[in-house]
Amino acid sequence: MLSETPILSLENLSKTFTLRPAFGRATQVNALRNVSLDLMPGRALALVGESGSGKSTVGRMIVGHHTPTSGRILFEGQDIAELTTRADQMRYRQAVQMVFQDPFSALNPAHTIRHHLLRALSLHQPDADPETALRMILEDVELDPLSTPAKFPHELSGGQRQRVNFARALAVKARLIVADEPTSMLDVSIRKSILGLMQRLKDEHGLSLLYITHDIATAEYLAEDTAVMFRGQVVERGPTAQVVGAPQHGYTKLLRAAVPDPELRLTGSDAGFAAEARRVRGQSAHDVQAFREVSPGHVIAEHAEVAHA
Ligand SMILES: Nc1ncnc2c1ncn2[C@@H]1O[C@H](COP(=O)(O)OP(=O)(O)OP(=O)(O)O)[C@@H](O)[C@H]1O
Repeated sequence: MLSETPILSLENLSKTFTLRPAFGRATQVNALRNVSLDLMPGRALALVGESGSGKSTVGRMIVGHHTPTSGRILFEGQDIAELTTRADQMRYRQAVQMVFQDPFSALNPAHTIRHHLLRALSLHQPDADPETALRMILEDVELDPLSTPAKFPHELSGGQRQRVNFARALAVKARLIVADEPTSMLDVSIRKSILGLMQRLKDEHGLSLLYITHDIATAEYLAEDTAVMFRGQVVERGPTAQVVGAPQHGYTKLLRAAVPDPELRLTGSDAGFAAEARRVRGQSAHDVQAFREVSPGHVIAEHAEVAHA
């Protein structure tokens, strides 16, 4: 098992954005700093962090929306920057699908669900009987196969739309789904059912999942492994039971206490704790110099003394 090739490896991935305001000087944002992660086939990796930590930049780079400033992305051991033929690039784009926070964003409001899914099926499963495949896929994502196909995206609830997005990933026979905050725009009452759906897709279809979230508690529902990011760096990673259940890095402990930002949440008698939270955040922003293994497969970052964010 341990010798298995990861379906996805990120190797020292960095991304610097240059912001060029209409007036004034260009500034640079180090959105990612030397991020290295492995995702094993058929497993889920939760990528957790507060807003601005760089999670979405990781997801968008994997699906090719951004190119790395440095570092490599390997899919089944192959550097995706070296996929030069159009056929190889198409295969990668089909195998790796992204599900976004806004379930509307990837659906065309002018087309029915049947249109969306049949189009994906005809391109990627040309030998399948389209009506049978459509029905099976809708059942797989727990949507009514009789009433759903004729509907337009606006006639579905947010949760149902998100299910259509997962159905589309199944239709193109995706092997890895990058789900970027897939439940955060949905009603609290249905968030758990979408996590349950992802769990089933992983277990029954052998899909691999990169689950991007700001909510560390939800990692436990779904992900065997968890990586915590802060200011563009991974600060802790390992089995979810350890990272979430017994965090060892100061920043992960803050996240577990649901107080990643002391400025926003702590006042009055909590002021002592707020000061400690500020200290941990300041220290955690420094460059990661090394990772220390605290239990098998569970590592935490050791930071430089001087900030260089
Ligand atoms: N296209 C871009 N141009 C310039 N800066 C960007 C761009 N995309 C992201 N950034 C910056 O990179 C940093 C990381 O952003 P990113 O969206 O990856 O974080 P995040 O953890 O996903 O946060 P959120 O949950 O708010 O999306 C932020 O400082 C952000 O402002």
